[in-house]
Amino acid sequence: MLDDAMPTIDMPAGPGVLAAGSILYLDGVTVSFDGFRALNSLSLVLAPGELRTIVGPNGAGKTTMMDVITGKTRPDKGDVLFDQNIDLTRLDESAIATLGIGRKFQKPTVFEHLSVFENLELALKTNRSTLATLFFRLSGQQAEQIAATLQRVGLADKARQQAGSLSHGQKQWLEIGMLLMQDQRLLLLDEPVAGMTDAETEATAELILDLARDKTRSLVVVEHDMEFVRALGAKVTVLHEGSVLAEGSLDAVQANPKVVEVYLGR
Ligand SMILES: Nc1ncnc2c1ncn2[C@@H]1O[C@H](COP(=O)(O)OP(=O)(O)OP(=O)(O)O)[C@@H](O)[C@H]1O
Repeated sequence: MLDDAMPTIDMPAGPGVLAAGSILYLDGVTVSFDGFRALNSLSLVLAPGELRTIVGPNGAGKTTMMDVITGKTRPDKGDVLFDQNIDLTRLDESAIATLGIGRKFQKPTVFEHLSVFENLELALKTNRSTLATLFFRLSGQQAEQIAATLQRVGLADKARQQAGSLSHGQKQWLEIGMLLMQDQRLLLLDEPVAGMTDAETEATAELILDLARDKTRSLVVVEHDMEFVRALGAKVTVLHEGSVLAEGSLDAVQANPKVVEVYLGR
């Protein structure tokens, strides 16, 4: 019973309240394929500037979650909000990309016949309208941005090299560089170190940590490689059967009996 003398506060209702201060807010997100729930009331909140790793066994729903965020898949139910109040479920893939959400798929998709520099130049252009692209001239500032990005992703000495001749790891870095050219506010990286050598994996962890230090963008990294997840040292979200099973430091989730059962019980 409420005490009559106690002052009451009118709380505004709706997802906007809980999403306050977040860059990405998923709540109760469900996706079904022919009755099978790939996502089952999934909830996840990401703070601006946060680096988050997502792990989970095959089929846990990691890719489907990325598909929902980027507008490739529409959820049956649930809230998907960007920057507190932009409803991503109402936008198509290109509108979502324009908002500043970039995705890197597991397989590198660079333009193999173009040079490393030209790939980054193209990434700048695709940020613009078609008309502006036709008359595109690289300004001094943009050339500097490309140079800084080349440096950052460790490809400064490969600027004139054909992208097709790069190693697998270097192609992945180039693609991350292409996302950086577009000033994305949220980067989704799907298994960035799959197929990399140990040295490339270490360099990628350093690159991601360097990007996270800016605090100007948030990063979501989906990864199976636990050593790499440990190197990132970020909060870990464990997905299982389309929902969050556990969340916390890597040590905490690895010690969680539910997580142990899901990973070892297979
Ligand atoms: N288009 C689709 N049609 C039917 N089922 C699908 C479709 N996409 C995904 N699924 C199913 O949904 C479940 C979740 O798949 P998802 O690819 O999101 O998992 P994942 O965690 O990314 O797995 P992995 O680590 O193997 O990439 C799987 O059982 C998958 O078979």
